[in-house]
Parts: sequence; C-alpha cells; structure tokens
Amino acid sequence: MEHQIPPSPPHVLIFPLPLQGPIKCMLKLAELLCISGDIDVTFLNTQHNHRRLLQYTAVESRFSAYPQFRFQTVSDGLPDDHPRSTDRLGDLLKGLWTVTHPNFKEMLSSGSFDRPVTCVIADGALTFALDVAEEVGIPLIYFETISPCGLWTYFCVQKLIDAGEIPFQGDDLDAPIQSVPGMEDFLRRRDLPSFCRTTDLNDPIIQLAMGECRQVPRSRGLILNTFEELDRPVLSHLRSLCPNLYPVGPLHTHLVKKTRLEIESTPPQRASSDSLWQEDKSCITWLDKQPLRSVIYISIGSLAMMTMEQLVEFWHGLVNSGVQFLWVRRPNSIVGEDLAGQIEELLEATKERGCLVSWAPQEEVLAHPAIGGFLTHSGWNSTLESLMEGVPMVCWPYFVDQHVNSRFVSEVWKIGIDMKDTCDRVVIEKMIKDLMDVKGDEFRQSMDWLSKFARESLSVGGSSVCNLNRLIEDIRAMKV
Ligand SMILES: O=c1ccn([C@@H]2O[C@H](COP(=O)(O)OP(=O)(O)O[C@H]3O[C@H](CO)[C@@H](O)[C@H](O)[C@H]3O)[C@@H](O)[C@H]2O)c(=O)[nH]1
Repeated sequence: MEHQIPPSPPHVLIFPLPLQGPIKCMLKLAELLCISGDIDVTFLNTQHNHRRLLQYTAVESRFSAYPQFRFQTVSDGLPDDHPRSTDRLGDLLKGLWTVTHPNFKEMLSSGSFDRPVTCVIADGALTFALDVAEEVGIPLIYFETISPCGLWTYFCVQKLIDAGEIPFQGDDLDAPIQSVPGMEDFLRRRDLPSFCRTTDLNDPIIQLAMGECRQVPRSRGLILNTFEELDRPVLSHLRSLCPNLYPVGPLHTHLVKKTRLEIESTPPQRASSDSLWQEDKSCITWLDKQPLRSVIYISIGSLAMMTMEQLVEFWHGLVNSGVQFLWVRRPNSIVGEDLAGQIEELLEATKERGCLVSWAPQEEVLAHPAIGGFLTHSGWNSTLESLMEGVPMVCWPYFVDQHVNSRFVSEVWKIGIDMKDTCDRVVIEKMIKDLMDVKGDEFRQSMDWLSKFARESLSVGGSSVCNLNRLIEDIRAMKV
C-alpha cells in the first residue's frame, strides 16, 4: 500500500522594516496568522532589533504558544553600538540595501529556512524584496504600515512633479494642492509628505517613496492597517492601482485568543508590548492618582526628534497651560544639548505637575481614564491607538506620512488639532487649553462614531475580519 506524504503547510516569511512601528504591526499580523492554525510563520528581524525585543518584551514566551512560529535574524549592516537614530537613517538604508538585501536573497534562494517559504509578506519600503521573491519564484504580498492617506499621496508624487506642483515654486506653504485626487478641497503644500519639500528630486527619500510606488502594484496584494469605514475614499483610489487590498486594521485592537496556559500564567493585560525600549510602568501608578481626563500625554514616537529650543518652547507652553502632563523623552530624541541646563531648571520647577519617562506603555497610557489629550507626532500607529481609545489629539508631525495624517485628523475625521510647522510657547499653550477645555468633547464624539465602526469591522462578519480571512485563504492557496 502506498503511503501518502502529508502536504506541508503554507509557510509565510514576514519581513518588517527594522523600525518600531512596522515591527509592532507585523508581529500582530504574525500572531493572527498563527491563530489561523495551519500556517507556519517565520518572522525575519534584524539581529539588532531582535536582541532589543528579547531584552524588553515577553515576545518569546508569548509566541511559544505557537509551535509553528519561528524568529529568524538577518544583519542590518551596522555595528551594534550604532545609534540608528533618525539623523542617521541614511546609514540604516545603506545597510539594508548593501548588506540585508544580498543576505535576504541568499537566505531565500538557498532554502536556509527550516521549511520551504510559500509566501513573503514584506514592508512596502523594502523594494528589493519583490525582485528577490520574483527571482526565486515565491509570491510576495506587501504591507504598508503607514497611513493609507499618506500612501495615496506617495502614489501621486509623479503626478505632482508632472503638474509642476513639486518642487514648490515660492515659499507659500499654504498654497492649495490640486494633483492628489480626492484631497483637492483641503490639502495644502504643508500637508504633503515631508520629503515633498525638497528642491532636489534626486533626494534619496523621495526616490525611495517613488520606487515603493512602482513596486507595490506589481505584488500579489497590499495589506493596510486600517478599516474600510475610516478610509473608504482613499481606499477606492488605492484600489485603482492595487486592486487586491487587504485593509485588516486597526491591528492592535484585534482580539488574540489566549491559550489556557497563557491565561493561567499571566495576569490579564490590555495590550501585548512589542517595544524596542524598556517601558517605564511607573507612569501608570502616577496616572492612577490623577483626576479623570486631566492629563495630556506627550510622545513623538520612535523616530521623530526635536531640538533643545523646541523642547524649551513645548515645556513653557505646557507649564503655562496649567495642564498636568505625562511626557515621553525617548533616548536620542533631542538635537543639540547646549540648553540642557535650562531644561533641568524647568524640570525641577514643574516636577509636581508632570511625569517624565523615557518610554511608556503607550496603549495602556492611552486607555487610562486620567488621559484627556495626546500631543503626538501623528505616526500612524499612534493615531489609530488614540482614535480607538477616544483620546483627542494635538498633532505636531515630524516627517513622511505624518504631515498628511495630521491634516486628516483635523479636517477629515475632526478628532484633533493640527499644529504642524509651529513650535511657539503661546500657540502650544492655546492649543493644549483648546483641546483639554473647549474642543475635547466634540472630538470625542467623532471618535466614538469612528471607533464604533472600527469595532464592527473587527467583529464576526466585519470588513477587517473578512479581509483577514481572505488574506489567510489566499496564503493557503499559494501553497506549493
Ligand atoms: O513611549 C512610547 C512611545 C511609542 N510607543 C509605541 O510605538 C509605536 C510608534 O508608532 P508610530 O506612532 O506609528 O510612530 P513611529 O514610531 O514614528 O512610526 C513610523 O512608522 C509608522 C508606520 O508604522 C509611520 O506612520 C510613522 O510616520 C513612522 O515614523 C506605537 O505603537 C506606540 O504605541 C510606545 O509603546 N511607547
């Protein structure tokens, strides 16, 4: 009698851009794929980030619940003590293209994974991943963890150049933009992705964004961290170029079924932490002592930086507003240390009013009843996390998609105030007071409405769940 060899399960290789936001989203997706039961998953992290994840999170024990899951690492080409800060992002990009790219190619073509890879899910910015996957004949799906509204403006960069709208002629940043379909009524020059402010169209970041837009439509599909009801018009524009979209978000809110072992061995937790920095939980104890909606949370995410002068303006604005604050001052996030003395004086004078940490458990913070507002850099993950917890925002975007996101927050979704291109203590004071005392309720109402749609999209039969199920089915069908 002939023995049938059981078919091997589909095996997805997940390859994030080695940055906090993308890693967090893709780990969540990895977990959801593992839960589907019959898909093997390998998560390809850079060695540097993997070491940090192991150091600061319980990711290893969390994923030990899934026997079909593996971590694998690859070099990012930089020495371990390199700061990998935003002002040195060029080094990271160079390392990715000159070292990670050939290593990835070697890994995929020589079969260095313990099971054959049947599908690659890579970050949209890793443009080389599609060429490699095509060469070795493995289907690839891209995942753009930036906002869909930001991504749509990336897709329109060539159109903006052809229409003469970029590089900007003259210095009026309030001039309206006409070459981004669907955004003609509210988009100004200052709301375009930060790289559009360049006068040199050969700038590596604008070239990277344009390269991304050439590659993404050639892939098998595009995963987005949003839900249909939030981004319907933008998604319909994106579908004209990438017909196979999977809007599966907001990813951080998807329920993960816990195994019994996990439930028994860990106290109930709101969110799984996938931080690349040590979370300082003392801020939660501090928040527990503050009145309802009395605190503004300030964080500029994992990449944005500010100068000492800007920090001083923020501090004065905050203190003058009289609002209690929880401020994340991430290591390596300040440019120029010459005003350090002034900061220490300010700190001393205001320590009764605020709590300062170097990295916070952000999802837990935003869910805390004492939080009444969020002064944010408008990274896409922070925006979704704030929206889902009903926390209105003052937006101070730093770069890439954040300039578009903050415009959508204020003009389209009406859930916050856009403070881009301003860093003046008087304006900061006014915006914080407006957010906390005047407009907060109105913004919270819009957010209630949007987060209700989000929860529906994540329930049985909801759009994000259906899109996730379709993604899982498509991955199963790619089995070789
Ligand atoms: O003290 C902190 C600060 C942040 N976070 C988390 O870090 C993530 C930060 O992500 P995001 O808000 O998207 O900001 P960036 O880290 O700046 O993200 C990059 O990647 C995003 C897409 O993934 C883009 O939208 C951004 O523009 C880009 O800068 C969020 O999940 C936060 O919850 C913490 O846990 N603790």
